[in-house]
Amino acid sequence: MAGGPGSGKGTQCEKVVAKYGYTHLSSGDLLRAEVASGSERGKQLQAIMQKGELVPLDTVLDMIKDAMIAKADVSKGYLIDGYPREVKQGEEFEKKIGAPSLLLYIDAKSETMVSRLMKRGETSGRADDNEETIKKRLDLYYKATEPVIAFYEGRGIVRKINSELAVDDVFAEVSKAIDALK
Ligand SMILES: Nc1ncnc2c1ncn2[C@H]1C[C@H](O)[C@@H](COP(=O)(O)OP(=O)(O)O)O1
Ligand SMILES: [Mg+2]
Repeated sequence: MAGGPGSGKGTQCEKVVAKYGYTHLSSGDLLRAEVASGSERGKQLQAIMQKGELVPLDTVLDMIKDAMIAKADVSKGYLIDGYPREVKQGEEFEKKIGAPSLLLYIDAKSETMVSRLMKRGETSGRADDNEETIKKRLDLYYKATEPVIAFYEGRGIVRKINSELAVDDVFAEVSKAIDALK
């Protein structure tokens, strides 16, 4: 699942997991868990994330791979949230793990994303939900992540979802795209 910060990926992923039972992997959550552990690697990651930058490619990919392997026995499939963030990450993912079967592109306007993130920031406790970092994350999204969508469009696996709608209406579109896989 791809989309800008605050587009609603986390919200939709939670609903997909509840309905389809896929294993949910959020690169952001994995990284934040590492930060919370207080490890040396976590401290370095926190500094990068606080600036709104992307953490090194191999770090994220290794964390995703480890998490996938840990669930390999019981998983009905994997739902990856917020990765790849740049085309190179997508290429590395295919080399080390495999090709995805569907890219759900959760699309919202930048004003919508900013206002959702500002609101989320009131309660999320996330160091990157502040006005300055939000701006940087959006810039980076348009520069680095949007090309990822074009990359997968070339493979015919992108389904664009209008995330300006209410959560349940967005989810109806998401469900349709997943059901079409079967
Ligand atoms: N369709 C929708 N309508 C209104 N608010 C939404 C929404 N989808 C998500 N939100 C809210 C929930 C969060 O407070 C905020 C960001 O959503 P999120 O799921 O955390 O986004 P992401 O994981 O893409 O950064 O917006
Ligand atoms: Mg999220």
